[in-house]
Amino acid sequence: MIQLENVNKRFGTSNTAITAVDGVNLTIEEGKIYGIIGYSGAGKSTLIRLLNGLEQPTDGTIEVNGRKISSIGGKELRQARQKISMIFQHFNLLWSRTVKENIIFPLEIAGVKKADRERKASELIELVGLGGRENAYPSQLSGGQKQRVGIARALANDPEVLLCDEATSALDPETTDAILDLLTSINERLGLTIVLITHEMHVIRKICHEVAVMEAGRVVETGDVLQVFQAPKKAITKRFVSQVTEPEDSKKVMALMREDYPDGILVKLAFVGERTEQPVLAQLIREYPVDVSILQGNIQQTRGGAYGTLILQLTGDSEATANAISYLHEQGVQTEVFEK
Ligand SMILES: Nc1ncnc2c1ncn2[C@@H]1O[C@H](COP(=O)(O)OP(=O)(O)OP(=O)(O)O)[C@@H](O)[C@H]1O
Repeated sequence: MIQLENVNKRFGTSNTAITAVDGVNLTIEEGKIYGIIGYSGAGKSTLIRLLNGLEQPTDGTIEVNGRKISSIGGKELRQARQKISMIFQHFNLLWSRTVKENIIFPLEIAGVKKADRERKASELIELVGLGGRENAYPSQLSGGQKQRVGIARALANDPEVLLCDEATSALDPETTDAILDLLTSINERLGLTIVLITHEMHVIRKICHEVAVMEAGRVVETGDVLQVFQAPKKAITKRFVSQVTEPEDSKKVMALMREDYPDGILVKLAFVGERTEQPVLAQLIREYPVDVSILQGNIQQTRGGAYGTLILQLTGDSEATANAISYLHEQGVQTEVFEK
């Protein structure tokens, strides 16, 4: 478990001081993928550097798996840091070393025997999907492959915690998704805790269990990713959620749709969590003598299930459509009806 209590980090002195991290309290359970999102300057990088002891807090305590990172130093801190690895936006690879030599590097530093280093590096190369590229140099690799080397290198000393500093920000969307899938499978297979910082809600939505939102050094909102998507509280969180949902003014949209689809009734369904839209819709179409057209849909998958909205046009006689709507209510689907 990672625990931060009343953590402050100030840079500079007296009147020119900048408070990069301001009164942060956070608990991150073991085995979770925990995302910290914020705009540039919010304090994310400083916070993540506090977690591996690269920075010391001005006040407060930081504990990582029972070790007080905020108050140890020297050899003790070096040992603790071997269990807290990090990957970076620009990969930070050694350019004059091959893929395999990059991965072996932290094992050499840790004093691991040659045969064990070789074996471990081969395992990691397979794990991150770089089989056949072990003798390539970083300059011969794509961005996604470079990050795979970064991940393999970070896993070399069997860390308990993996910190990801904007690890996909330099990658195109497809490569981003492949790296996020790799991080998810590593989290599941090795059970290690992953803490990532990002400014992209897509990253949070795709792989995180929980999220903390940072603004001006403070953590302003935390929670289960699905809950935060469902009911963001702070204005900044709403802005982040809208990065992936782009909610439109519902009344306006429905009025425009009414003009295009004057028949029947229009229904807006909101899905949250485990119940996915397919079984509910399939049942609706099977059981009720109404015609169902999907006019607009925006369903997103989070780790906790599907959420989003669907706008349907139901046409049929009035009793059948009323029964269909009652069925949707019974299924616990939030339903908004727009009659003529
Ligand atoms: N070593 C430092 N000395 C002085 N000020 C610093 C230092 N490191 C960070 N800051 C300041 O602290 C604030 C938070 O910076 P930080 O880099 O942690 O934010 P961030 O959310 O990671 O933003 P970005 O994504 O742009 O790096 C900023 O105002 C920054 O200028």
